[in-house]
Amino acid sequence: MFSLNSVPKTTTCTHLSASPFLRLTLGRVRRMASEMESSLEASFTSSGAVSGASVFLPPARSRIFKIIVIGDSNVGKTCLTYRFCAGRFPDRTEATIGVDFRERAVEIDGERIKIQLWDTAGQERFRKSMVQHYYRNVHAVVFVYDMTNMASFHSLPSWIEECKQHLLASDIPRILVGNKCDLRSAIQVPTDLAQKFADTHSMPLFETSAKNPNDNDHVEAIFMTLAHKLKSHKPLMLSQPPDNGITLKPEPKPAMTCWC
Ligand SMILES: Nc1nc2c(ncn2[C@@H]2O[C@H](COP(=O)(O)OP(=O)(O)OP(=O)(O)O)[C@@H](O)[C@H]2O)c(=O)[nH]1
Repeated sequence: MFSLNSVPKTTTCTHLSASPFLRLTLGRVRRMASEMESSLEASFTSSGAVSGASVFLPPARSRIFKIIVIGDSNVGKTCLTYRFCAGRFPDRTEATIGVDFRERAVEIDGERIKIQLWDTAGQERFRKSMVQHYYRNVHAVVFVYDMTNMASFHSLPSWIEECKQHLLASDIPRILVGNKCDLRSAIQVPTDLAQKFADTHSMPLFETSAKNPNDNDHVEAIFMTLAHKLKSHKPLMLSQPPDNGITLKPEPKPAMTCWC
């Protein structure tokens, strides 16, 4: 069971969890992932991300951006998501089972947006039955490696391959994050090597530390940059027909999204 200092490795999403210190079975985690997906779809319905239909909208709800965080076990996915959503480094973590959800509401250009981070399990045995939930309705992907662990860097192609297999659209924003840059004397992955890899895969590279917020790229800045990019995609726009219904029209998509 969790001590009060440990990170709840099960959901931290307030509207789904009765107790943040609840230990969940994989089955329950799967059910919750489905609920999260439904709530995501509902949110986008009310905020405009549905094409074609003419609907009456409930009171305005925030747009939600679903961002999945993937990479080997122990690279610091939980700590990075916790740093962004809770504003601090967790005192203790445990291996993620299935997926954890963390959410933070931010305001960008006057619009309230919920950034929903899906902290996925790095260990194969804790993720295989959940994978399809991770990738459903995803808006952005964060690949994480541990700068002090070359093996975690070498695993990146297989994480990228997994994304491809789940048919993520090629214009879905992806970023590469090297974590634990505070451990200077233990760094194994040189920046130029990581940058080459990032360039090859057309992703921006950030080197950071979930532990020390003053090191290199700030975790806060990384996720906020991503949120700004997502917002600027403006996937759909609303127009108001005379009968007070709302017609949702897709906005023309740009031919390609540049993340460099
Ligand atoms: N020094 C340092 N340690 C970190 C940093 N981020 C995470 N850690 C440590 O790395 C270990 C693993 O962190 P987690 O966030 O649980 O890793 P994870 O990628 O979520 O692992 P799984 O849940 O198994 O996939 C923990 O002991 C953290 O305290 C960092 O920026 N600096």
